[in-house]
Amino acid sequence: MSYAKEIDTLNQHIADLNGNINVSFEFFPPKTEKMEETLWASIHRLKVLKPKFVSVTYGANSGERDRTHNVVKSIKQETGLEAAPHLTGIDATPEQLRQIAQDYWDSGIRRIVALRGDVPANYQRELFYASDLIELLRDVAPFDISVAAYPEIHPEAKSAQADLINLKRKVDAGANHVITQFFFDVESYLRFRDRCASIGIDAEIVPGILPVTNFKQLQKMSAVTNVKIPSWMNKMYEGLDNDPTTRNLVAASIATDMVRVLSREGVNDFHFYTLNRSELTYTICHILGARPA
Ligand SMILES: NC(=O)C1=CN([C@@H]2O[C@H](COP(=O)(O)OP(=O)(O)OC[C@H]3O[C@@H](n4cnc5c(N)ncnc54)[C@H](O)[C@@H]3O)[C@@H](O)[C@H]2O)C=CC1
Ligand SMILES: Nc1nc(=O)c2c([nH]1)NC[C@@H]1CN(c3ccc(C(=O)N[C@@H](CCC(=O)O)C(=O)O)cc3)CN21
Repeated sequence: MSYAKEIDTLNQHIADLNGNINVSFEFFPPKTEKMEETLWASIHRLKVLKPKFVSVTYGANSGERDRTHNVVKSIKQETGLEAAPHLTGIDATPEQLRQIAQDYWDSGIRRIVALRGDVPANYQRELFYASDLIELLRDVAPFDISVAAYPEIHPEAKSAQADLINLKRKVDAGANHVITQFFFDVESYLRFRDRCASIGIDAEIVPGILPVTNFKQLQKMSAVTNVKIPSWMNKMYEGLDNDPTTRNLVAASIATDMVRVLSREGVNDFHFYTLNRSELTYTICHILGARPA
């Protein structure tokens, strides 16, 4: 097929889907008043796209956990959207985690993104893995549980196979929704999805899409997360360090190409790492056919 014909086919495929996709959006608790405004403007802008749920991240300390809870509560109250807190096994005892989970359940929260969490430097405690957390949550209440997966392998995993088995363990422990680490090499996602299917992971492997507006920060992130930045991407962001407008348009272009191909490969669910902004995510969802209800 010619490239021109391929592009036409990709776009027609999306048109034929008629907006029949599921999206979810990830936010983080704001640290300043200005960031708080940005967050809420984004939530209100994106809510009309009827996400299946939104999630709110959390860092490894109890102050942050309260912030996560407050944002989740406010989103539920102000928008009626399902809001899922991230919960990690870092810096809390199993007893504390049980209490937190019970409090979440009692306040009407039905979905949790269960993670081990990033391990802080000089962390002394024994690690409480995501699979341990899932077992604990299952014991508290019948939550819907989302977990993380790594198409390009988690940096601390002993091997690709060990990492895959860990994901299987998480699903077997009761996770029913899988979100991937962000990636830019679509082939690596597709291979990973095949490998998940081949070991009997039957949950949807939802791609995590990161529209890259801050390329410098991404370079740092990708070094610690083991995510490959294709060399063409370095070229794309060349000369844009002081040009946020063009960076935004480039970010939309890259992410749009990705979701077009993913859609053609049968992906109907997309999770967006919004970084509390709405513009890019809204545009990409629009191109995927999502429309205000
Ligand atoms: N916000 C999000 O959706 C995402 C967050 N992350 C972050 O990545 C970090 C890792 O969290 P998870 O993926 O939930 O961790 P996890 O517990 O599933 O795995 C963490 C690492 O430990 C290994 N591992 C798991 N169980 C083990 C065991 N029993 N013995 C030895 N090794 C074991 C895994 O292969 C992996 O390398 C978290 O900080 C999370 O916040 C990563 C991707 C997406
Ligand atoms: N290991 C790991 N830890 C995480 O917390 C994490 C993941 N992976 N993967 C999935 C999401 C993606 N996360 C991200 C991704 C990018 C930025 C980032 O570029 N932050 C910029 C701000 C950019 C902006 O505001 O536009 C920064 O300067 O921190 C932050 C968190 C958080 N999540």
